[in-house]
Amino acid sequence: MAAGEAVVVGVRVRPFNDRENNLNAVVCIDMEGPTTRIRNIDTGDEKTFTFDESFWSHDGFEDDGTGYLRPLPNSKYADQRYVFDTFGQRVLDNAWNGFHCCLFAYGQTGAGKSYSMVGYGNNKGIVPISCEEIFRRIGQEKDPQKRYEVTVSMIEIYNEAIQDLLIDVELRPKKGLEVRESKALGIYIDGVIKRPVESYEAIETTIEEATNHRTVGSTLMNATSSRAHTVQIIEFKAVKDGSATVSMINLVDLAGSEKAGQTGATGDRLKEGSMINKSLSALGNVIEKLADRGSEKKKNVLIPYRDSKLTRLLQNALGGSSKTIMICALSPASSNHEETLSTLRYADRAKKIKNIAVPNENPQERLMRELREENEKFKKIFEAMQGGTMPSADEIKEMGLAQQEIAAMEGALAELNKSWEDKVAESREQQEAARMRRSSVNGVAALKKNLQPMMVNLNEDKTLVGRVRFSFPPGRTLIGGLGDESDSDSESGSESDSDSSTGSQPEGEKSPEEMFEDEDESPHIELGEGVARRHAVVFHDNDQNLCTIYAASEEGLKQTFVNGKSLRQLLKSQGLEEVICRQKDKPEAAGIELSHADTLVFGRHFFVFVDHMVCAPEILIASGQVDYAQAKREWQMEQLSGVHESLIVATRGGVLGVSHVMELAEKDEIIESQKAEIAELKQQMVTMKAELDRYKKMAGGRLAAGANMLGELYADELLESQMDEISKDIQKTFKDAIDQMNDVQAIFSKKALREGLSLETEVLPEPILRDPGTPRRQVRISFADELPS
Ligand SMILES: Nc1ncnc2c1ncn2[C@@H]1O[C@H](COP(=O)(O)OP(=O)(O)OP(=O)(O)O)[C@@H](O)[C@H]1O
Repeated sequence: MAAGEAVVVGVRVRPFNDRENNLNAVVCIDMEGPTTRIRNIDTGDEKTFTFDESFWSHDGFEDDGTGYLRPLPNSKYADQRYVFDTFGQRVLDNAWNGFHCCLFAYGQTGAGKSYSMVGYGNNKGIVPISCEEIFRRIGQEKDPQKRYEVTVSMIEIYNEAIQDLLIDVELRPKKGLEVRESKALGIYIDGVIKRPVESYEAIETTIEEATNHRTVGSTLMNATSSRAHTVQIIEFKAVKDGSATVSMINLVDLAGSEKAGQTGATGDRLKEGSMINKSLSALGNVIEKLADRGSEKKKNVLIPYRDSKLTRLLQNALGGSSKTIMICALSPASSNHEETLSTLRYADRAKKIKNIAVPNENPQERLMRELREENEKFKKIFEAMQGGTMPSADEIKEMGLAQQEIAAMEGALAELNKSWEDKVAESREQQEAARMRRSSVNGVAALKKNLQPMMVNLNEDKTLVGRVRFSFPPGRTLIGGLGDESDSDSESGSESDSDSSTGSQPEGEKSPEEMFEDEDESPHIELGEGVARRHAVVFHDNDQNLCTIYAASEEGLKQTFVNGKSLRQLLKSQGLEEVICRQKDKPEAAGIELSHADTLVFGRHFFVFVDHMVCAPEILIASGQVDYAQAKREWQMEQLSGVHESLIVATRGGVLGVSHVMELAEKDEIIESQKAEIAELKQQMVTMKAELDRYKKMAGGRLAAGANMLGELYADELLESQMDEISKDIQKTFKDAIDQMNDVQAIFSKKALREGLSLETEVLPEPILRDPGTPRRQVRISFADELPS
């Protein structure tokens, strides 16, 4: 039996980004030859890993005048060309030798996966350089008898659905494509388009088309690169004297890993993967098990490929006959130490995987042979039946499977038997038909849509601004997302708890929420994650040419923002009652009128409202009147002032509830911009814990049993003064308090909070601060267990 060949693993560290530069970030990665070292600047701990390649792309480079980043003399900077020459060429060599190959990029969001795979501007990544190189090599073929046929497929896995990016969004099967397995064909995507390409330009156009489909897909609209996995499949066939070898090159740009909750972890931690990052968690699990199998510890361990579409698709690349390369993108900043260490561990496990790669034989011959074998089986069973022997249950099952297998093989054979010219002509026809359909069907619809008010998306990437448009036809448009009913139930649940004193709802009678649900209305605009199933409603009064926005749930009241202010705040400031819009026809709830160029945020999805009577979206975007950064800043400021307000309310009442603190902890956006300080604060907390452990020892029996009290963070004494005297100093105090909250969140993370951290505040009976009459706020932090690592 052939010896296994290990997955080739390389890691690459990027330069600091602007934010890290502004925060004077500290490098925690060092590379020397194939060795990568990571240092925890808080504890001084160092860990060393060895990979096939360690690409240092952090510093030692300059712009060559065209935007291309090249190494300075004598620097170890690995530029795009170097990375391609090291890994990309290897992939192509393997494909030329008839092997299936896979190259995938893994890493935390923003760590540089897309930079390595696709690249930016003149710094082209492995994918485009490989495409160029394929046709360069074909052009250099000396053997006149040898022909090459190249097809390209582009898919995206988002929310556990495989979408063909070469099919128009409107024409895609709703649930996406299926991954199937056949003995003869191996793992394949049923019905995926294989576009024949005859030049680099043709591949480039195809990729562009796929990218456009990706960004305008309504359900995918908010699938930023970090949320979806993109796979480009290049089928490469070399034909000579009627015989052929086929190699599949899979180039995979995985979703960002940090949201997967430590995907490098195993067991219970892996279960935390949400719907969106489920596949990343599954990938971690598969790698873990394959690594175990590779090290012979658990040779017969079952590999859970079927846990996700991604692992099913990569089954051959990970545990089969493919030559596989993995490139892990690393952030250099110490503030990302934890995620980077997790990526390194992931990479370390991946390199233990061993595949047995065998060159692919002529697919036609193999298919014919397999077909003959299947037919033989059938024949035997028939002969037995003619002789009076009834087939067993197993044989009947086998016959069913064989029938399926034969059908798949016949389809594949028919495809293989088509001449290349026929395939090219067929593909052209399909593209032309799609183009016609688009222009005829969508043309009228698009025209109609453009004659209505709409909202268009805002995005950090300027080229994506305005790519997604949702128009508001006359009447009611319900905006919703992936959030389930619990998004709105959680609030109503707590309301009905507090209502219980006034008499709970009689059984059989429906709450207003339930009545609304009974309408069983799916959102007209689906936005995805972070948006309640029923979030907001826009009512377009055609006669008045007026659009008004209403909250469609409690969540919608809090998480729908117009020009940075939540609907709740806006209603309050206009003296309107907070009412949720439940009626299907004419809303009776209080709403906010929309004006041209208003920014709208649903959860974290940013849009700008366009009044078609004022101007077209293109003109508004080009005018520079709205920009994402500005909208995001406004929204962030509002989030911050929301925190201030919570603290004011909390401090007035003397009590800061757990739900408040949990809510604060959810404010990832704010936390994101404070990661550097958090690292420092984390260190302080460790010191505090040591202090308090000492204190606990001293206090001994005086502490209540089991109360593992960690600390008491006293609000500044200025917090005790009257709130109407809010001065600069108090603002500072609030900022400190916010920092503390963020600190708490960052250190213990959502996971730690769920695992046992509870936060509570209480009013001390014995005031210690200057004014003995004023109660003080005390925050007590207790742990079920230890400090999470
Ligand atoms: N080797 C590098 N040299 C220079 N800049 C880099 C390098 N790697 C990444 N960058 C820059 O870092 C930023 C983030 O990189 P990139 O978009 O590739 O991250 P990502 O891991 O693909 O993120 P996501 O998961 O969100 O898709 C980009 O602005 C990119 O230009």
